[in-house]
Amino acid sequence: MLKVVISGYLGQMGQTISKLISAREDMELVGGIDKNASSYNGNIDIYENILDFNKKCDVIIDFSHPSSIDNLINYAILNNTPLVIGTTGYGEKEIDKLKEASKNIPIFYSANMSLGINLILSLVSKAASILGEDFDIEIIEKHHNKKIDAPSGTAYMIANEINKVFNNNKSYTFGRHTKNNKRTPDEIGIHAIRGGTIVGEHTVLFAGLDEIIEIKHSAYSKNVFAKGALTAAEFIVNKEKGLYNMKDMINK
Ligand SMILES: NC(=O)C1=CN([C@@H]2O[C@H](COP(=O)(O)OP(=O)(O)OC[C@H]3O[C@@H](n4cnc5c(N)ncnc54)[C@H](OP(=O)(O)O)[C@@H]3O)[C@@H](O)[C@H]2O)C=CC1
Ligand SMILES: O=C(O)C1=N[C@H](C(=O)O)C[C@H](O)C1
Repeated sequence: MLKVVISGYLGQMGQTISKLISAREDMELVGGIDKNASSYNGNIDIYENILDFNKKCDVIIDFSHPSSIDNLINYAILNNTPLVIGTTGYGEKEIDKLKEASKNIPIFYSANMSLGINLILSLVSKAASILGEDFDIEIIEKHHNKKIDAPSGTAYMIANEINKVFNNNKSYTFGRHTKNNKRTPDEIGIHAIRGGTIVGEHTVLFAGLDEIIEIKHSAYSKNVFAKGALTAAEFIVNKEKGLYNMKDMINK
């Protein structure tokens, strides 16, 4: 029985993951961590801070906010507990913290836990290498109106994957407001739209002379991310220290 703690338990992803765990016989939710723990009156042990959690757990799944990273890493290293992190909105500093911590513990990090987006990563990489410099690349992401970070972690992940094909020579242009000049070929445009309950859409546009290619992924339910997170939890518990992502899991 895999004993799981969910960080960000009271949030949308925390609740979705919790429901999937209750339906499984090989996993048990042994605790939740959330900033709003004091407002909770259900029957799960929940704490504001992971450092107050003092039972045994095999893995922590985090879908919360970048501000929780230090406590998570401190707890995980102290207790030798693997981490699955789906939180987005990290800057370079936080990514460096994950890399450093992964010298001590196994950490699985992906800004998108769906299988489909990970196929998209291969497809955009292939498209960029075939289409080359002659096509302008724009990424458009759409999410619900509760999302805090913009652009999405997935949009960055897609842009970074494309940029690798061009030896990281492309710069990122976020929206075009106030930019009263022509687009240059060395840009990847990234645009964020927020509204209603859109679960998550990512479109990559390759616009060339008289032809356009669009590669698009739409998530219709948060279950696709939650399922991926649970598969990642099963994957990471038996791993050596290190930083893992969806490619490692899919190609295992
Ligand atoms: N990798 C992936 O596949 C996916 C990633 N995500 C990412 O996961 C994260 C959570 O998404 P979602 O569930 O929609 O967001 P929610 O805001 O619904 O949930 C986050 C929860 O964490 C709480 N929280 C905030 N800061 C802390 C903290 N420092 N310690 C503990 N709890 C905290 C929030 O409280 P409060 O509301 O008061 O701030 C909230 O209850 C986001 O970064 C999102 O982009 C989402 C879906 C898929
Ligand atoms: O906040 C969300 O909801 C999502 N966030 C992730 C991101 O920022 O890429 C992944 C997914 O699209 C849903």
